[in-house]
Amino acid sequence: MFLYSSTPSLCKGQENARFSSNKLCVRKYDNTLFRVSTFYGQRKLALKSINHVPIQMNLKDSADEKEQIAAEDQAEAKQYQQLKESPTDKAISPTLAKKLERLPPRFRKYCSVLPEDVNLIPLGTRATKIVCTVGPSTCQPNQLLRLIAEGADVLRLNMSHGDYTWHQSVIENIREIVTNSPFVVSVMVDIGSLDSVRIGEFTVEPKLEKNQRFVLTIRHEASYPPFTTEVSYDGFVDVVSVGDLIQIENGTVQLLVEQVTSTDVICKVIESGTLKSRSPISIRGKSYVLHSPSDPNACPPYMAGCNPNTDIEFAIRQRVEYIALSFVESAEQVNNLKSLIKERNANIGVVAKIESKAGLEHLEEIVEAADGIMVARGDLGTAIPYEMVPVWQQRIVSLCQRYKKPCIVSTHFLESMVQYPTPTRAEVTDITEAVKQKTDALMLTTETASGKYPFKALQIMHSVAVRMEQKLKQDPLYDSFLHSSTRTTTDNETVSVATIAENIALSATVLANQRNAKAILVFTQKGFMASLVSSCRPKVPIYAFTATPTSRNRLSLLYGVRGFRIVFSDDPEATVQRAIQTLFLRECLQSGDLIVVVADILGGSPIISEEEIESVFYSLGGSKEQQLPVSYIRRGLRQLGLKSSDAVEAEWNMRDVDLEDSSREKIAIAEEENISNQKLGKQSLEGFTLDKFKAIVANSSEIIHSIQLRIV
Ligand SMILES: Nc1ncnc2c1ncn2[C@@H]1O[C@H](COP(=O)(O)OP(=O)(O)O)[C@@H](O)[C@H]1O
Ligand SMILES: C=C(OP(=O)(O)O)C(=O)O
Repeated sequence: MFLYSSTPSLCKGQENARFSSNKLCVRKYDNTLFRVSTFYGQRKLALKSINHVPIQMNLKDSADEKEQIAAEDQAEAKQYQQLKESPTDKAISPTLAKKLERLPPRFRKYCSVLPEDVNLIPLGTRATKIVCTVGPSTCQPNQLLRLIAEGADVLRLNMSHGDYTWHQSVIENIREIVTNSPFVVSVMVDIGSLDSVRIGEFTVEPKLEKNQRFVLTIRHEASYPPFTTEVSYDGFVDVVSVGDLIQIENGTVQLLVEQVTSTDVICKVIESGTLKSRSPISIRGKSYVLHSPSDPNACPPYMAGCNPNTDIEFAIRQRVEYIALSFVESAEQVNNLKSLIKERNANIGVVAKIESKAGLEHLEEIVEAADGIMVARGDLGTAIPYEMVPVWQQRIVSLCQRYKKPCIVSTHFLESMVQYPTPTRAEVTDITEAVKQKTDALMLTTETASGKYPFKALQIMHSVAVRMEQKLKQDPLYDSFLHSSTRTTTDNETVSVATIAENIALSATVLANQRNAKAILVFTQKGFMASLVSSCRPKVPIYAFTATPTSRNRLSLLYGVRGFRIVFSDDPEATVQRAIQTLFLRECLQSGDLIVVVADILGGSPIISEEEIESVFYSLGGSKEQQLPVSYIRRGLRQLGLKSSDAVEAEWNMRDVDLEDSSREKIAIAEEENISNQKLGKQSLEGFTLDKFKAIVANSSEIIHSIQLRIV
């Protein structure tokens, strides 16, 4: 057992994992508390504790919530009428009260804890999204609320820091904020790779001067002499050789290896700087091979280095919107994680972090496989020469746009603001460059995780991005790229569906831009159509209406999209009217505004021949003997351009069956929790015969894609 003192700035309740191979460590908190944590790599204790972590229930998608939402909407409309008479809660300052007036009345009380100088961002102000990393500077509920209110679109949690208890409590707080406030945010859990070796913990962060000695050791002790730190990988001394260049703090601090003993690596400082606890450490031109494939604990098939029973399972159980995977080197790693997510009946996007040479070599296949990409410039800058980082940033952003996948550019945007309240002019320019490239999102790391000015950094990133976007939109050639042809895929089914959808997205964008519309409204079940419109980078905000919180939250990462949850009514016009009403309430629209609406309308009953129906049924693998599962029946309906009516779905138990569907996800969570799923709706375990398929087709309606130009 070892005793360590904790960093005072860490949040209460945060138990930090720390290096000490196979050893149990005790950490001291606030001079009184002792907490147990364990070695990063092994995570054995953490593995045990995860079993005790209550599963985060995401029951907000439940079918019977329809009624609740309808009631909430009614209450909101009523409160809106009363707005002028009693604008705000009397207890709060007039300045804050004035700001809160912009929010729907039912959320004002909850938001009254915000500080008076809060910078509430009107909806639709900024298209480029901002990802903020949460850490000691921003993890308290009020800090999280402020971050979200001031425009953070995605909150990232880095599993390389903190433990499950801390991460879980942050996620629960974020969920509570989203439920009780009008703000929408996605949670992204960043899975550190064990390929990322880290230095130890410091009570006082050491400042290294040029030419001084610094020792890296694999001895794991209670304390170390000055200018010595442990490394998290015991094989470090075998990988490193005299003459190697070691990079810490994303390469800002550089050490030249002068001597290697059986436990220590003695170095000379080449580039000076201050070291932070648990910073990643790399050796230029070398990579660590951390595990032998025969070690069953170490090397799961879907990613090198991460224990499937810990970080990934934790993220999946928390039903976060995105998992970011570090050091992705192939599409296979992404696909394997996606399969695992699917196996767990979850609906989580996989963001592949590009931060290694191998990642760049397999870039295109990774982009194609992933749901999003992160240009992790910190680690990338240690894997390739500095001057190549901007070149690759541009290439990766463009490639993502070609594949219509969201792209996050990350790290060092406002690094000086970790210490100082104003940015350097070069940093401001770096933000504008990424905005010009029309990347989906920019990411703050240390600035918001442990910096001194997290909210100011967010405000500056916001205002710089908004200013640049305004400038770009004045360019007459802004949307000239829209006239180039769209991408197709090799998968036949996708081609035909995607081509129509892509063309619709394109036309809606051209129409909105040319006619100076106020917004594009998209009705989308899983967010696909909204992502296509987003990829056209329209000049106006995209308001996407979707049925589930999961899809709504996920849209937060996409350029220009703001998601809303709505109950889809059987009458499409009623759904559109509800959406318009919501936008009036949120002051996104005013009477007389021109809008573009992208929606599917249901037409009449189709005239489809028996032969056509049979041919689709057989092409999906069905036969007289072979029945088909419901997901194939849905696919068949899509191929015929149809949507089954609600009555038919109920009659044949077609609801809650699609794995991707969030209501299915809800059943899976309920099952894990041993909650009876009767209330939630049963899935049909029976297969569908050709006769049943024919009956469903007969009771289905034709889907007509529509773009409407409307004055509200
Ligand atoms: N949960 C956390 N607890 C403590 N510190 C954190 C946490 N998350 C981030 N940080 C701090 O912010 C810095 C930048 O965050 P990030 O880029 O996510 O980490 P890293 O570069 O260490 O992988 C980290 O090096 C660490 O000092
Ligand atoms: C975002 C990055 O990754 P991490 O913070 O996990 O080191 C980066 O390297 O830029």
